[in-house]
Amino acid sequence: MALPKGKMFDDACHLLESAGYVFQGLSSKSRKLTFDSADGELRVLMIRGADVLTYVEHGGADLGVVGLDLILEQGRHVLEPLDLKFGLCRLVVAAPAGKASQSDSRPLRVATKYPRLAEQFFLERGMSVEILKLYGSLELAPKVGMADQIVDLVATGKTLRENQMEIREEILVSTARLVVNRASWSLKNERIRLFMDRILPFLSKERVISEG
Ligand SMILES: Nc1ncnc2c1ncn2[C@@H]1O[C@H](COP(=O)(O)OP(=O)(O)OP(=O)(O)O)[C@@H](O)[C@H]1O
Ligand SMILES: O=P(O)(O)OC[C@H]1O[C@H](OP(=O)(O)OP(=O)(O)O)[C@H](O)[C@@H]1O
Repeated sequence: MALPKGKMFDDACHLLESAGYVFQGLSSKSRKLTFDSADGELRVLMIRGADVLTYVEHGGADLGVVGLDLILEQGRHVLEPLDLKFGLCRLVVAAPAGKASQSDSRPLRVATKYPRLAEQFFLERGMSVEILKLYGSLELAPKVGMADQIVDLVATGKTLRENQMEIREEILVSTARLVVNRASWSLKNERIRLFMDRILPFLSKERVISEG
């Protein structure tokens, strides 16, 4: 199973441990990249969030944990049988607080980690935009005049508030999903179903923000 090292790591580990999988030394800080459960049923691979779908699509991992935001952005051929409920966040359009939309006719400049979803969102509204792909600290882009708006993830809203920005539109709501390699689903169906049966009772009833 490919596990993302970032914000959802602690919740994913907690779920596996609740379901009875025991891993010695499993931590996001570890430099070791594979961990086997004591019962020999599950091997965890520590992966950067953006790479999880590549591992699962290409069979490097049978299973993975990844946000719906990345599944939709990357458009990979994987199965997505379970909403894991943690990792709740929203992909939104945000702009400097109180700033009126620009009135000149040049295209809106939008900074984002999600170029496909952003472009699709504005295209559906018939708006022509110039997308600037960044890898982080998106809230800086409007401050330094590189962009008019951003398309970014919001969970608590703290980052937007602390950078004097406000939400203008919501594009999607995301939570962590269990993703499965298509061939593994057929070849290891019974084991994957057993795994899902083991974690199902421990999924939160409500969608929750991951604090990691
Ligand atoms: N507050 C949040 N901000 C960003 N992503 C969040 C948040 N809460 C949950 N998520 C989920 O976590 C995923 C990002 O996790 P991660 O921390 O691994 O990303 P990252 O900071 O972009 O990672 P990396 O260091 O690999 O670039 C998102 O795809 C989303 O589904
Ligand atoms: O609403 P909040 O709870 O404040 O969370 C949202 C922030 O978290 C993410 O950034 P991340 O921590 O991944 O850092 P980054 O800017 O390097 O992408 C996201 O891109 C927002 O900036």
